[in-house]
Amino acid sequence: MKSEHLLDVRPRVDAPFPRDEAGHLLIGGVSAVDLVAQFGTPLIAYDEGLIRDTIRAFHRVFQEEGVPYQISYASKAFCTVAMCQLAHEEDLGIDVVSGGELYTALAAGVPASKLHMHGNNKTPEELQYAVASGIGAVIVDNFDEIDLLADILQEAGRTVDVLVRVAPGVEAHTHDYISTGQQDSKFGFDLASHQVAEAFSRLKEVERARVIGVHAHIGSQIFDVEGFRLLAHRMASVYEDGLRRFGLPFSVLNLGGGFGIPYTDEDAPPVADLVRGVIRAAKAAFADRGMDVPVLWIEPGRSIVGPAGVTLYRVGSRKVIPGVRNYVAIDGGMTDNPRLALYGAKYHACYANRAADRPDRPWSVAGKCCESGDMLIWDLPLPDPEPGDILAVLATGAYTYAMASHYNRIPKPAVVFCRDGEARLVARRETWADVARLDVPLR
Ligand SMILES: Cc1ncc(COP(=O)(O)O)c(C=O)c1O
Ligand SMILES: N[C@@H](CCCC[NH3+])C(=O)O
Repeated sequence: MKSEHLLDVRPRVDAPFPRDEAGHLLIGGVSAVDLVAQFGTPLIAYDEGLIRDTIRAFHRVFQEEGVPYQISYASKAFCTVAMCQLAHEEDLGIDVVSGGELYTALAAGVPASKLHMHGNNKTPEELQYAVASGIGAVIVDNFDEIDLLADILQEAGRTVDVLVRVAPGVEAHTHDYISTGQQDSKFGFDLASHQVAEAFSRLKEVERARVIGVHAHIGSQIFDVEGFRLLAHRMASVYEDGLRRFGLPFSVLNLGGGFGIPYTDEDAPPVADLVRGVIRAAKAAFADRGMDVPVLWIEPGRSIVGPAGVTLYRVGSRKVIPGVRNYVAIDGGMTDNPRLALYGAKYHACYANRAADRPDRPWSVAGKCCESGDMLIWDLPLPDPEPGDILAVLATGAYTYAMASHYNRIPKPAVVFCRDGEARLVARRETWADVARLDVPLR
């Protein structure tokens, strides 16, 4: 069966969902009802073809724009061995921010040289692990890290490529918690107070650190190219300073990730257009200085996996409060998707076992945790539910499984990749025993 991408229908709440003759939602050409019969609920199902197509579109844009580049997948968005393998197969580097993400990418067989590591408080163990594995680059975030890295490199007798993370003072129009480029941020060297220049001069003294360039990331879920334009101009100036005034062996400018995706009815440009806008902004910023654009790195996460993921839940109970609200409860919630609780995120949904049905009235989708804030959706027009219906929450591929918790000792869902009518399990469902496996009994 040919797969029809969910991306094309999601932004329009009234658009038809891809479905088979029985009216069952299709994900990568696989019936969601069959998926649930085989793998249970909750289940995160990815349209693998859509992930690959998105990555290929990004490569195409860079090639069309004719700039040297590297795209890395920000694995924080969804980090499993299979996803790292897919990213590697599609010629992406991988951005990791912890020992656990580094371990996963290496376990996936991705060469360490294709990885780079972020983090505002990398532990000595994480930095040692990164250096010992031969990581492609460390993005140095603060002065304490410079000292720590210098010691670790000395002790290991190794050399590493380094990018300097800059806090550029660029405000992104997004939720406060996912905005990172503003001056008042825990990430990076503050540009306004000359910390970046100080970092350049200190790093120059670290013999085993080869400072190949600079990095900045203004935030996540951004639609507007304007912030990137300002960023590109600031960073071109920082780059020129490092190269010319400090004589650092620069060749890389990393402008981060953050490209926004539609969750419901946002007016989102196609993400490849946003990437093109960023590339053009970088070209213009360097042209203004009479310089060629360096090797341009980006590190998107959400835009690669977000639209391709669908979470399938089983409806259990309902509560109708006359004149107040209608609740439908599913067998997951904030433990597999904390994004409404954290950021007020909005989602679109349908019943996968009857994807053609028209909405009857607004329903609010509640999780099963012992917490009133455990909600996935408020007041979405949906068909009246029945226990046993399969609720499909769309665009849940990024920062869901990755942020899942064991609150109320709820196990994490299983994950499947679906492509051309075939489904592959890529993460097993946790069991109750898995959840208790690290406990040490008193006797
Ligand atoms: C440094 C850095 N790079 C890349 C990303 C990926 O962002 P996104 O998933 O929005 O593309 C993030 C997350 O915001 C980040 O903090
Ligand atoms: N976790 C956030 C994105 C954080 C991006 C990482 N810097 C979200 O779900 O939107």
